[in-house]
Amino acid sequence: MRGAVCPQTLDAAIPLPHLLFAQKPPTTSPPHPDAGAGAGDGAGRGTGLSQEEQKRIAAHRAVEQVESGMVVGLGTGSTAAHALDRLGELLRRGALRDVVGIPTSLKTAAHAAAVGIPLSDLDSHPRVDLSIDGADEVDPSLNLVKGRGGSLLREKMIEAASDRFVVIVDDSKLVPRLGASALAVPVEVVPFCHNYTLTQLKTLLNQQPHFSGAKLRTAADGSPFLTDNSNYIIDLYFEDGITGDLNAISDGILRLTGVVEHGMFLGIATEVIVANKDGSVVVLNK
Ligand SMILES: O=C[C@H](O)[C@H](O)[C@H](O)COP(=O)(O)O
Repeated sequence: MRGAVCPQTLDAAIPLPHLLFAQKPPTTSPPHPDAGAGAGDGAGRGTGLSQEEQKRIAAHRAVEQVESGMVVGLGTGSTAAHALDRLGELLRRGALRDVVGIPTSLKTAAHAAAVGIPLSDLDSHPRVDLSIDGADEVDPSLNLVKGRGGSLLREKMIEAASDRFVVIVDDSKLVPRLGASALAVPVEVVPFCHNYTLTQLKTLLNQQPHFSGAKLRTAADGSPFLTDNSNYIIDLYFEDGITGDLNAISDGILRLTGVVEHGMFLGIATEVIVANKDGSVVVLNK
């Protein structure tokens, strides 16, 4: 379907181009009562909700899909944190029982334990019923960029092992192409000779028309940022997003020996829950 239209033309004309490409029709829910009546944009939509509130709304909607007895992949980041809080609350109230969480980071494991979610791992639970996680970018085909928090490897392992992967985002995460936010597309690399790997990545991606650079991620003190797996992150940047065959680009990156994994999640998400500023929710299905 995508080949028949010019995405750039559509982007200019349609505020949510994602609605054109999702394989099933999106479902929508009405604006949230707290969204601020009267603060609308002229199209009947309020503008009163903070981004944090949007994240909470998307997260709570996703947690509605959790059933007692499920094995649930627990995402990482500020949006997923709302899902952890909600899941913990439902377990404490007895509304859900016998849920096992598979955390995608050490931080998520600590948070989940603090709110009372029993934890396990993929070794003990290799099949996950449902994962819930945020994303940094979502493209019209429900491909994602993840890992700006550094958790991409464990996230991808767990989310790819899930029967369903529900992504929760506020509408600022929607992009016409991966990389189009001009923010980082992360790649996890082994520390050994990471400058060599960085050069290899640059050489590979110089073929990309919009590639604008690659940089080792650093912590606040200037030392290399360390993932939960004691690896480094190299952040890739694109001025206007990644063009061409994403799977071929993914394969090219993964063929570089020092690369462990990258933050493009291609074809893994089964559903994306988008919370808008007016509190309405759009559900995009694969
Ligand atoms: O490594 C971080 C994860 O991929 C997050 O899911 C992603 O960065 C989105 O995080 P947030 O919900 O805080 O925007």
